This record gives sequence, structure tokens and C-alpha cells, in this order.
Amino acid sequence: MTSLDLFGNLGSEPLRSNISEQATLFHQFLAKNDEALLTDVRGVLKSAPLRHLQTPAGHKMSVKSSNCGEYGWMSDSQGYRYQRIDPVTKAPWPQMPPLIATKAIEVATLAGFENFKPDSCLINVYLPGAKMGLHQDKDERDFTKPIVSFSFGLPVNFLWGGFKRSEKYQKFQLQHTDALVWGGSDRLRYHGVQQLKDGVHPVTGRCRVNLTIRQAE
Ligand SMILES: O=C(O)CCC(=O)C(=O)O
Ligand SMILES: [Fe+2]
Repeated sequence: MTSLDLFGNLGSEPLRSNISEQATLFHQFLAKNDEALLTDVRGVLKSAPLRHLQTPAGHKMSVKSSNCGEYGWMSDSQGYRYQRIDPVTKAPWPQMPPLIATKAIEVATLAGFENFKPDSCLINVYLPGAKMGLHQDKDERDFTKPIVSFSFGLPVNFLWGGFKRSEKYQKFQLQHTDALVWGGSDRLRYHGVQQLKDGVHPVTGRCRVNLTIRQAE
């Protein structure tokens, strides 16, 4: 027995915070994979460039987005939806890099969601000043499947609300390499992101990168 065994599992379990009944924040879950994941993201963005989406009401979203995986999340004057073809390149979205899918399945399982088969990864890039208003993720077919969200770069305050937009929300910080998972009874909670404060992160520079990994079909 090495001296380390005295501590049993200590240090190998990710540090987690329970946000609500079925929402869990895994602190620095991606700490060992940040460079590899961000290299994968940059690869995706070479074939499916970032763009500002329009909301159905005609407003330009402040984040810039793209997708990888079988389905890409879209918003335009026609509404919110998933589609297989990128309207900018007219080609299918790039494949989801295996490491993104593997880490998403791993953290979903730790959070208690088995059989998660992600087929969509939305890439959101926030520059200082960008934000995302309170909304529900409800364009997916099966609400028993969780939402997995990865954060990189500048920290941001995440808003965690109730089941109506007007309900009170709590606020907590998402930091570089954190993974957040929600599902089950919390699957349709309103959530959003406060305006990104200016700063420079040693890994991403002057931005925050979010990956929202979902099973659309
Ligand atoms: O950037 C985030 O952390 C949240 C993104 C989000 O909620 C979404 O894209 O639906
Ligand atoms: Fe969302």
C-alpha cells in the first residue's frame, strides 16, 4: 500500500455543488482537458464559422455561435430549431469531436443521467458585454435527457431560475473548466448568463467559451 492509499479516493472525485435537486456543478471537471477541448473547438470553427444568430423577434444575439454534431441549434426569423445543415456553409455541421462527447457522457453519468447520447454541441462565444437572457432549453425531443454545459475562459454569473421567467433566480459563478449538468425535474428551468465582465483569461484571452451539449433527437 502506498501512502496515497491511506486517503482512499480522496482527490479523484470531482468537487461538486448541488445547485438544485437535479442540477449539479462539477468544479474544474475539465481541468486536464482544456487545451485539447479548445483545440477541437477551434478546428470545428474553421469549417463552421461563428456567427450572430437572430432571435425570432429580429434581435441580434450578443453571443456568437456555431455547432458541431449531427444537429445544430438554430435561431432566425422562422423560430428556434435544430437542423442538420449549416445555413452559412450549406453543409452538414462538423462532427462532434470525440473528446467533447466522451466528457459530456462522463459528467452526465456522474450526475445520475445514464444513456445520454449527445448529438448536438452548441458553441457560444461571449466577448465582454455579451449576455444571454433567461430562457428554457425546450427544442429537444426528449426532456428525460439532460443538458450538459462546459465553460472556458473568463468567469461569468449564471442565472438559475424557476419554471416561469418571472420567478426569482439564484446566481452562481461558472469558471474555466467547470461543467454544469441539469435534467429531470430541473430540465425546463429558466436560465441565462449575466453580461460578461471585461478581462483577459490566460487560456482563452478576452472571452468566454461555452459548449452546450445536448441530445436533440
Ligand atoms: O453560456 C451558457 O452558459 C449558457 C448557454 C445556454 O443556456 C444556451 O445556449 O442555451
Ligand atoms: Fe440554455
